[in-house]
Amino acid sequence: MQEGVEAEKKAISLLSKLRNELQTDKPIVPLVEKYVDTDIWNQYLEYQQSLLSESDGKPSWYRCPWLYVECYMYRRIHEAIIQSPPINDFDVFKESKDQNFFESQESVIALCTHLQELRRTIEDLDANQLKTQFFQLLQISLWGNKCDLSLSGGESSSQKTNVINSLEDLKPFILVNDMEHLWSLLSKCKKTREKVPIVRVDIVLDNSGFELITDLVLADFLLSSNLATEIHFHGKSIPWFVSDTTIHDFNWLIEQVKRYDHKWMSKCGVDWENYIKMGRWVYQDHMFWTLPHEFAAMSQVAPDLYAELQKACLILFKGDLNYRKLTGDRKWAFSVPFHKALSGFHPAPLCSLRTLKAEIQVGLQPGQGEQLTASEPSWLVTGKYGVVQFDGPLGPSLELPGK
Ligand SMILES: O=P(O)(O)OC[C@@]1(O)O[C@H](CO)[C@@H](O)[C@@H]1O
Ligand SMILES: [Mn+2]
Repeated sequence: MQEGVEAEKKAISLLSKLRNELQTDKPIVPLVEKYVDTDIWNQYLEYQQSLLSESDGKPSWYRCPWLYVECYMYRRIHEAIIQSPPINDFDVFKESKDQNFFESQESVIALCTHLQELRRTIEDLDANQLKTQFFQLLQISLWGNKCDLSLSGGESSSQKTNVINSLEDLKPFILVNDMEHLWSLLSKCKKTREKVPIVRVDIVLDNSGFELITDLVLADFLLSSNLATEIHFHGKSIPWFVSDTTIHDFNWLIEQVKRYDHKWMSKCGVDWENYIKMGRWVYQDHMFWTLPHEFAAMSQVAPDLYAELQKACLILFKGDLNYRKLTGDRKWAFSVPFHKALSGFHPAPLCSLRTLKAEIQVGLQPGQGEQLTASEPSWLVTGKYGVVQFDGPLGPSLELPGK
């Protein structure tokens, strides 16, 4: 007991030191606690230093790129916790993540019921009907990304209405809509199943709670419709950007769904657990996802992860932070092609499902971004708009890469 109180005090004092460093623009300091990624973080700091000229002094909170310092802040929060045993396993964001799930209960029930009804008739659907259902679940997963907790400063950001009924109204807010490409790609993979029996879709997860439910529903549909045979989920290995999914969140959520006193919801939970047992759903984590590097650096920094992603037929990247890392968080012109902004990151055909919460967007029509800025200055950061943005070859009979 006493030991716990001391640990708490220590963590709190380390966290207030961190807050003070941030508020007063102190130099970024190396991580001290030995951990799997400590050396890589410290090398990255040296790299940031090398970008500055002699007269610039040391990299500090306000002078370093936002993507770097924001990631560094979450890594330092983690450092404060691992330096404070016995609470070194504590997830400071767990409570708010769980609350997000409980507050979204109604929508979760609606989604699980929708999925189970769909599954009952799925065999009888023709290709067009299947496509319509696929598009619906993609959009649900896209708008599920509105529910992150870092944007709301940890305040409640749950889903309270039945999102299925809102899809048509939300359509005008999808600025880039490449759903047809995803359908073409997966249909093509399905046709070549005799030669390549495994069709793997990887989902690079973002937030736990309601968003994760929308991702699992989509993943279930991909298996049930035979559009994929295997789904690999990629989560975070440490608490990250408040609401991001860790293995504990993933398992906890499936357990909650399974135990819930609702026929269709618990059926989902049971099915999902079985997918995991059968190896049709695989959860993976890798420290790269909680490093500050943009994804263009993945093949150098984490070649094993890059090789893993290359096994996918399609990779779905959920959320805003993943988009920032896909595009290097640079100030690209709005009309720069997505392919170009990826700066050589092409492990497999990929698609970003992201609501806009940071000042970056590429692949728009000429003038589209400027028009939005004129009519709605905050369009980039409120989460009101979204993209389903694809990059990758579609095969000889379809389109060429370069989108
Ligand atoms: O990746 P998510 O969950 O969609 O959004 C996270 C995020 O919007 O929160 C931060 C704002 O506090 C941004 O830096 C970051 O991109
Ligand atoms: Mn997030």
